[in-house]
Amino acid sequence: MNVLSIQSHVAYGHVGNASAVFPMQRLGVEVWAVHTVQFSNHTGYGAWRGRVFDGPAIEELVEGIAERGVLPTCDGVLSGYMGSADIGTAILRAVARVRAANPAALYCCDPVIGDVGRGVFVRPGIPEFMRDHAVPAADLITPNQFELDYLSGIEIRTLADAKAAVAAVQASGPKVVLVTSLHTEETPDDSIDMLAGEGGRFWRLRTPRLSLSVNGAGDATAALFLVHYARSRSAGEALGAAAASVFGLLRRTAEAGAREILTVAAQDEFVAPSRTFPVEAV
Ligand SMILES: Nc1ncnc2c1ncn2[C@@H]1O[C@H](COP(=O)(O)OP(=O)(O)O)[C@@H](O)[C@H]1O
Ligand SMILES: Cc1ncc(COP(=O)(O)O)c(C=O)c1O
Ligand SMILES: [Mg+2]
Repeated sequence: MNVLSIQSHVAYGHVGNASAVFPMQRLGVEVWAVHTVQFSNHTGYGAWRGRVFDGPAIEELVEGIAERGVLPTCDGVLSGYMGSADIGTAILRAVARVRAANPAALYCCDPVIGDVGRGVFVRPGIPEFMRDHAVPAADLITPNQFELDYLSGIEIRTLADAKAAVAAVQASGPKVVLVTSLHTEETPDDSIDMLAGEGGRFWRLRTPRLSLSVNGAGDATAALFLVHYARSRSAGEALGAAAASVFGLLRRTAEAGAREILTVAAQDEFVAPSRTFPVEAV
């Protein structure tokens, strides 16, 4: 399996491609990594250095890959943190080129906009670009609860609200939705839910809430979900596999008290998660 992964990169730590690429490789996937930004570290530190690339820079790399004649062998495109709307347009052009070469390829868009604690952390114009262009073009999306609220225009309080919000975004295009870090009125305080929706069916998975707050977990989640979905063609199965790996990764990170997720030290969790959780039809 070959995945074109177009997202941010950091030199130090693990968000964006620095979180997503290695788990996919560990699962035997060839990853063609194109970086939308190259920063010293993730923006959660409040300070960072580095550059945001631009649309032409992304298109140039995709053109070079196309010149190798390999686009027909591309099974999926994964996008995340975009940097600018101009980069977003280049990503959607790449998706169109891949689909023209391989109509079966899947586009998984992680609509990185913000989260509940921090609010919006991307540049102006990106939230609208995600909602109006990227999400409608995707086959799979992996918003967190904050992002799903924004994309659907529904303020999610209950599981029923979450299902309605998933259905609302599905109506705009994506067949499969994975909601991460979901906390509804039905979620116990010591727990965290994920909800997957496909074809009018929904699956929920609940794990303990770990006492840590890290960046990059969502990027690894989207990558793992895409790979497992591409292999199983089942949102429920992909949910179970991705969530177990991410939980194992974060449990190890919490135990170590690390500021960055332990993508390398906890790599066995991507292949053989130490703990699995029931996937419940809801
Ligand atoms: N404190 C936590 N305890 C347990 N699992 C967590 C925790 N934080 C994140 N996760 C897991 O990682 C997944 C993705 O992280 P999330 O924070 O939702 O992504 P993002 O960084 O995109 O907002 C969540 O759905 C959850 O399964
Ligand atoms: C450069 C960059 N990419 C991606 C992300 C997304 O990380 P997360 O998986 O926590 O949403 C962040 C968040 O801080 C970031 O700074
Ligand atoms: Mg995210």
